[in-house]
Amino acid sequence: MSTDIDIVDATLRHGDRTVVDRLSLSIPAGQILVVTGPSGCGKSTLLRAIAGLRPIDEGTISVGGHRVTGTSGDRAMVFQDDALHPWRTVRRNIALALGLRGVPRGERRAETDRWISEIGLDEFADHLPRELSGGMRQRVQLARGLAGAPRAVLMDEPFGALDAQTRTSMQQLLIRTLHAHPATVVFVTHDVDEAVLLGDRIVVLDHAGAGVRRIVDVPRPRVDSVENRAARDEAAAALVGGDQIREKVPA
Ligand SMILES: Nc1ncnc2c1ncn2[C@@H]1O[C@H](COP(=O)(O)OP(=O)(O)OP(=O)(O)O)[C@@H](O)[C@H]1O
Repeated sequence: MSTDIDIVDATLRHGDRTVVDRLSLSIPAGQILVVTGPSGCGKSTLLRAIAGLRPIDEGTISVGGHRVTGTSGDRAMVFQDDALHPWRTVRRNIALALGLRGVPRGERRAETDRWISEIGLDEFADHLPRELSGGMRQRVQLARGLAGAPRAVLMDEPFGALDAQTRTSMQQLLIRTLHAHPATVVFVTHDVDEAVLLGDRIVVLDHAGAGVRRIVDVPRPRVDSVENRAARDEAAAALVGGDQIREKVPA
């Protein structure tokens, strides 16, 4: 089950530097919201605030009507860097998420195996993370994040380190997996094509402290339609425009 996320006048600072300034956004349950923008604009900071991994200096962030004050099992975070337990096998990494969710021990094995099949790693179930490729490890991370049945999944450039082909197959896997296990998603990426492929809505942030540059709604279904191409061009123009503006601003 997914949940709505409400960001109201949220201000996030690092020391006395304001990175996100009175941001308001409503993310309806089940939406995939992509956040993009120039490097250092505050995408990760915002994601970490939604996850409850850092404080919200002013304003509020609520998930399912409950104010975020810390981390919670209803919000999973998936990072670009490998956050798997290196000493646990694929099976035990995923089983841990199920255990934390309270799935009884007797049911855990079968459910873990279902997830392993879903991500296509049956033959690697008893391997350690270091014995897998980067793409395989990311598949395990995705399964581990979603196996906890979170109502929201917060993804920080999860496919950023993968080669183009692996990245495409991970994007398709994410779409399929979310279809079977719906969740509200906030997905950070620098890649405009990825943003348009995955996002129902794309928020383009301006440089740090400058707010939202543009919001682009992406028409569905997820096919390469004229409308989707127009949305991609609009998002790309907003991004490229931002860099040009930044270059003109004296340091
Ligand atoms: N722990 C920290 N302490 C101090 N400043 C920080 C810290 N983390 C981030 N910042 C600063 O806050 C700003 C936003 O950082 P953040 O990582 O949120 O940006 P980002 O948009 O995710 O960047 P990128 O696309 O490069 O990953 C940056 O200027 C960064 O230097």
